[in-house]
Amino acid sequence: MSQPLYKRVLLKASGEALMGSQGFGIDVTVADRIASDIAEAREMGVEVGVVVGGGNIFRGVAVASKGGDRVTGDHMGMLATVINALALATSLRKLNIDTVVLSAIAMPEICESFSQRATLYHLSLGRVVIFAGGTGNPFFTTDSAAALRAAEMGAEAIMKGTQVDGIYSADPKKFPDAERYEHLTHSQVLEKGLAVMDVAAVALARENSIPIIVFSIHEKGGFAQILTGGGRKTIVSDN
Ligand SMILES: Nc1ncnc2c1ncn2[C@@H]1O[C@H](COP(=O)(O)OP(=O)(O)O)[C@@H](O)[C@H]1O
Ligand SMILES: O=c1ccn([C@@H]2O[C@H](COP(=O)(O)OP(=O)(O)O)[C@@H](O)[C@H]2O)c(=O)[nH]1
Repeated sequence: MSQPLYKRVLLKASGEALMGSQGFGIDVTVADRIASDIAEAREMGVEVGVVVGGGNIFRGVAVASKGGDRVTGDHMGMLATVINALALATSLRKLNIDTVVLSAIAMPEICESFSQRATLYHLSLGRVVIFAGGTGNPFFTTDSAAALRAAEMGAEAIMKGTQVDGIYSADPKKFPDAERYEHLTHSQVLEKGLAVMDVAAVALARENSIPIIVFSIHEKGGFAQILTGGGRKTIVSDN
């Protein structure tokens, strides 16, 4: 097995990816596959924190666009991420991967609450830590939560596992001729307005000098490949 380039990483797992071809909710086979990719990383000795999205169930902007209250919509979106976190934890435990869910919104009957101290403790015991509830605040996204938790856990990189295999000159779903970048700086992502991750997330990663690697979460074994320096991806870093 190739040697990993990182000791500790934060995986941002797209909520939308979890629905598979269903169009809504959680496809357990997809959750199981993402869990097996995380298990591979653990087998390589990489410490893994995971932020899960919620877009497969709910996005706050959907409420606001129909004249509803954005904050309530965002609360619903954050609860959606908790549902996804529990599903992914279940898939990981089926593989005997010790996993804990830490939520930004206290719900002690369901899972532990987030704290940096709890995070470092569970990581030191070799557990996968799944961060649920985003940042705990409306008007943010789980990409921002990923940048925040990566800084708090001392991650060497944010691995954004998403629908596309990197950052392109334009949204590749709308512009099939768009070209994929191999490498960009955080500032270039912001200056060029490349919308694969929101501005707050990229700015926070830049501030803390945390590289971001964008890759496709749909590829089985893709996460392990990225961790060992292979695979199709875009690397966003300071230099
Ligand atoms: N320049 C770009 N390069 C790559 N993807 C882009 C770009 N602009 C927009 N996108 C879109 O961003 C999406 C990923 O962002 P997002 O919807 O936040 O995903 P996630 O569910 O992983 O958080 C991709 O599916 C892609 O269609
Ligand atoms: O810190 C956060 C993270 C998420 N959300 C809400 O939760 C939804 C789901 O998260 P996201 O859209 O980031 O999920 P993904 O795109 O990864 O599926 C968002 O649309 C927001 O409504 C929020 O309010 N604050």
